[in-house]
Amino acid sequence: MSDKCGNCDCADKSQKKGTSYGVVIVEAEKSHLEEVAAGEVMGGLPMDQAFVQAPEHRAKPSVAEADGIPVIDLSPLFAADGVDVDALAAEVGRASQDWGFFVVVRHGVPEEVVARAAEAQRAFFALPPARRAAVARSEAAQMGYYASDHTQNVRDWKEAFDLVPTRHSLLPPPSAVVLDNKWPDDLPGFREAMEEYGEAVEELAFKLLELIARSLGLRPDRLHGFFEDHQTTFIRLNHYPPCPSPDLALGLGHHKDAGALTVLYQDAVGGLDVRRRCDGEWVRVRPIPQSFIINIGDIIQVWSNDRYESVEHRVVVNVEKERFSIPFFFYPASYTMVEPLEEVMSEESPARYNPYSWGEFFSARKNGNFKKLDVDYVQITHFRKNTPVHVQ
Ligand SMILES: O=C(O)CCC(=O)C(=O)O
Ligand SMILES: [Fe+2]
Repeated sequence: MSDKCGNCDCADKSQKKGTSYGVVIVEAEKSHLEEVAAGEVMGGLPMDQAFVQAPEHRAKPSVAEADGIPVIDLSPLFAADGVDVDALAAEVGRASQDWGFFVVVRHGVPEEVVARAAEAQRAFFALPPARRAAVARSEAAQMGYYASDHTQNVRDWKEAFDLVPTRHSLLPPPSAVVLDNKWPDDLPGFREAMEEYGEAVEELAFKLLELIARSLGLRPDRLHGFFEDHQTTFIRLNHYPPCPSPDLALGLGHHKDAGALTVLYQDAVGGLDVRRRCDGEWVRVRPIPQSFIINIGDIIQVWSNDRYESVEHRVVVNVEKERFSIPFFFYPASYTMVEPLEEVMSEESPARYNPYSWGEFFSARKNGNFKKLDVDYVQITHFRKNTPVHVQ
């Protein structure tokens, strides 16, 4: 039997063409999500079992809106001299410590740049399945379209398109992962909108990095060097179609982001839940027009030696509305060794992590995307001091 998926050229053997596990059936007029939503493929079950979350992970019908998530106005960064950037950095530091999440407004990314990217995103997901499948990602070339992601081994109710914003990267040997873009044919303005968006958001990401460095008492440009060459940053266009059973499935299962920072655009629908640090409750991030949601990723958790924590989050879907979001995953160069920064350690606070190679971590995660794993994939907890290291 071929070790390829039955629907595209990924290696997910669980995908059998034409069954309820089908993902993108090239000749079909509907995607699998559309078929499941239409109740066409489940043999009378309320939901394709691949999407069903364990009871403890399912969304409750109502969830508190997280009023407490800090909203930070970044306009002091663009003001004339004399403005107290340290006060702003302190605000970012408090938010990073207390929540691991915050919202930024007046952030300097032009409204029309975001609008053009959001419009191009909608146009892409409105293409017929065959045209989306024409730019499907594969194990060897991992940018492009897919509708078969699993988080914690349960299938997510979403489809997505990944692209690198400004450059093409090749992860170092032994990995053969190429981060090279696939652009859909005949979708005028798509590529331009994404490149323009990537450039503008990268500028914001560098400013945030600077504020985080300041908040840790470091030189403002202390972290820049990690992102100068061979950055592995990528952008993901997420589309969460309406779901017939939002009580059973999630748009995206609970997880933490592995990179340094995530800069997230979400539309007005809402559905992002964050695990509140003070009590472990899931709380919804209210959509605010012209804002970005920022979260601390695992790498900053390690660099800061646990002063800041990467926090769990998930996406809840709903029966009526589709939802769109665009995370920008700010990732360092593949050759970065991630370890607690010397300046944040002291005798009382020695290193809590062993160094790990970002390139290897990233490849292991990316390859894990193509398999339904029996074990948890690589995580920073594997590098905690006095715990065994599991990177392949
Ligand atoms: O869609 C969202 O709001 C969040 C997406 C997310 O957390 C991710 O892609 O890692
Ligand atoms: Fe995430």
